Amino acid sequence: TGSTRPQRILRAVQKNATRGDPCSVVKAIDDYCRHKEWAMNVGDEKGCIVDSVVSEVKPTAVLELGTYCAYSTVRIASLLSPNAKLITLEFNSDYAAIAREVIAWAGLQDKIQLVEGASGEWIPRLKEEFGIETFDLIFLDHWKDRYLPDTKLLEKCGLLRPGTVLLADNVICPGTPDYLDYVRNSQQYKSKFFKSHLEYTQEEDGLEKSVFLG
Ligand SMILES: O=C(NCCCOCn1ccc2cnccc21)c1cc(-c2ccc(F)cc2)cc(O)c1O
Ligand SMILES: [Mg+2]
Repeated sequence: TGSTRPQRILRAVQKNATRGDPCSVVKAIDDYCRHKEWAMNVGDEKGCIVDSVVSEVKPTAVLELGTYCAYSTVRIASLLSPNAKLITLEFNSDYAAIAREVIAWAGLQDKIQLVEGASGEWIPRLKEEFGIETFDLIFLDHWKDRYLPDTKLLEKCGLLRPGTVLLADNVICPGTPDYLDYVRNSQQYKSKFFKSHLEYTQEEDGLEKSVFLG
């Protein structure tokens, strides 16, 4: 049996990136997925928008929903301050295993906590299991039909504070219409759309940045 796409992405990182150099890991994945085979990383174009939001928010507590091969995990964590932490949640254990190797290659294992499981099960446990009060930044990049229910669950669990930023990938492609409708029409959020393209393609996509107002 052949290798999987995540395994081939990890191999490209180990071949082309320098251990302990997160930027070279990000570049190795982008080069592979642009020139060899597409994969659902946030990618370089939308990645620059993610970078600018992270740099503006300067978060010390970050939650990522959807790790995949840890491309955005590494990209975000590389911008965090020394005491900041990122928790990333991945449902698929094969993806999680590859992600751990990519995170280790980048040398970011001390900043990143990878949790395997479903958002609906884990969000209610984050405060107790990880001593989290509230998150400063949440990156939504998991099942598109879970963005809205999980946002409501995060509210219910008291994991948002006035000023918490939700940054959502793929709000155009594949699309998250119910989530967009909610954050754009709720009095509890100030929302802004960043037009971009689906990773490594010319297809329309974008990120939605929504500030929780409390
Ligand atoms: O599907 C996508 N991502 C989600 C993966 C599963 O996530 C499952 N998952 C991860 C944690 C987690 C926690 N709880 C439940 C489910 C949980 C995704 C898909 C596309 C895409 C765009 C066009 C296409 F033609 C085909 C695919 C692009 C993206 O950027 C994406 O992010
Ligand atoms: Mg995505």
